[in-house]
Amino acid sequence: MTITNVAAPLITADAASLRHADAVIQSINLPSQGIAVQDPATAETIAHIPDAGVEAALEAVGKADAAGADWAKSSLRQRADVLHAWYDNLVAHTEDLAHLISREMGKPLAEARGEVKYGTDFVRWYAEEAVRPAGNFRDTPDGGASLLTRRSPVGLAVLITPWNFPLAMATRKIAPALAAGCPVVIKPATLTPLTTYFAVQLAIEAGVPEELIQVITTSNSGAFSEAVLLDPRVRKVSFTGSTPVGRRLLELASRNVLRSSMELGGNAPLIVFNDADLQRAVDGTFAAKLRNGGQSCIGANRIYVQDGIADDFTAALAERFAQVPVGNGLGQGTGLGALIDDRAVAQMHTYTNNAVTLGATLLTGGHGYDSAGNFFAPTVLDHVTEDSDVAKSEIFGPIAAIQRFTTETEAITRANATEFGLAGYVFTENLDRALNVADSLETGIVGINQGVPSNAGAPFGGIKQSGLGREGSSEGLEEYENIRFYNVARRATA
Ligand SMILES: NC(=O)C1=CN([C@@H]2O[C@H](COP(=O)(O)OP(=O)(O)OC[C@H]3O[C@@H](n4cnc5c(N)ncnc54)[C@H](OP(=O)(O)O)[C@@H]3O)[C@@H](O)[C@H]2O)C=CC1
Ligand SMILES: O=C(O)CCCC(=O)O
Repeated sequence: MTITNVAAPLITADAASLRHADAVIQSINLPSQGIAVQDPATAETIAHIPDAGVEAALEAVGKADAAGADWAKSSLRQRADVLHAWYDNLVAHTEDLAHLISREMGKPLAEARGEVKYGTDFVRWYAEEAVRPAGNFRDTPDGGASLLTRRSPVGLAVLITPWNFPLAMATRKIAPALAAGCPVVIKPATLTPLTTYFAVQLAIEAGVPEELIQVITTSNSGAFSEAVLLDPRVRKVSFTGSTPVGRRLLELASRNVLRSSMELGGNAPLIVFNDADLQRAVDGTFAAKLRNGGQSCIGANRIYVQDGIADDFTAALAERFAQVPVGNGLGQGTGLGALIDDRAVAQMHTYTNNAVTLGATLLTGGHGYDSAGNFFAPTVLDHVTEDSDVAKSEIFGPIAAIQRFTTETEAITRANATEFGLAGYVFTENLDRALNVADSLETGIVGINQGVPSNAGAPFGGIKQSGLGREGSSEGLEEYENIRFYNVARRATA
């Protein structure tokens, strides 16, 4: 099979939506020169952002550190009130945020609205959680003393976020950091920095102390992390992105013994059993694969389908994929937007060619488009072989790679044959099977009969080489807290 592009029409951007997105960009305080930010659907430069050197990054650390002293002493109610005000301001700007996300990242407007809902939920969750600090009071087992455990802010947090969920990845880190009493330096991905700038602008408008959240963008991320993570004022690093970069950041963090949270790569198995509800399985797989154009670390990567349901399932999934309208995220009715860059499109071609060469059947898609933007068709491959690259690598794009299996034990063994352990999915109407398989999957997250398990109230995170720590829920707050105890000597007074 050779690399092909087709001349099929793509949905174009709606003019009013484009104007809306560009008006939001105009409202952000940005320089006229610096790193160019491109719209992945058109390759057009839509803004410039500062290219901060090491000196500017360390200056930002200094400013956040100074602002953090008062913030650490603020009452829990003050923090909660400020976070509630930020939440309200974000919600009031839902349409602005959604248009901006779609313009800089490529996802369809409807999905961008979903991200705004998801991303703002983290701010609301931590506004509510801020006033309920964990801690307890108990006696030592041998008597004679009492133990009082308390939480304190871990200190200045460096947050490094990816391009795939420009709002949600930022709020999932900033909100718990602020709730715990920590100042923040955030470095968004150079590919999608505008949403972070805008969301932080909305935070300041809502009353977050001006210097508490510092945004740094740079063309030299390596120099940034080498300088900032070794600075003694920094006490925490939280990263979402690729496993190789995560490993590098952990090396740097070890020198300063930083508290570290890492949300890294995935290779999610999705298992459909013969006793699954076919429609539920197709809907769930469609969502687990095509959410965010497949550009998610919890995206279904290896789809295992039991022999008895496989033909019906693959036919129904291929039909759904073939109907997805492709085009500009700001277009009317777009179901799949542009991928993040041209490297991602080239990678989808390579994966498809490799899988077909090794024996897979292409059921739909498998091609790009004659376009300046980064488009690749929704693709379904059946009978994928274990030695194919799509079975071994994180696809991060709109290719559903289906393999078949016969027994439950075989499915579990194959699902766990990876160094990654972020998410897994199981589709069956048998409750015992669902729970037994979920227990056997070596992942931090399991979707049971559903394809999008993420929620602000859930402790998102992986095991094995998918990362360390959790984001969301009360566990996500603990990532920004020190646990301390006081041992109080007791003696009888009567
Ligand atoms: N777990 C997840 O959610 C994600 C996983 N990925 C996986 O990673 C692959 C590559 O995507 P990519 O965007 O390159 O992911 P990266 O891991 O390279 O980038 C993620 C973030 O880390 C920053 N970064 C990169 N290198 C360093 C460094 N040495 N020090 C500090 N920060 C750094 C990036 O900044 P900048 O881009 O400005 O250099 C970005 O902000 C994807 O195809 C996918 O497989 C990607 C994104 C998210
Ligand atoms: O790591 C990612 O790909 C982003 C998180 C996805 C999610 O929160 O559902």
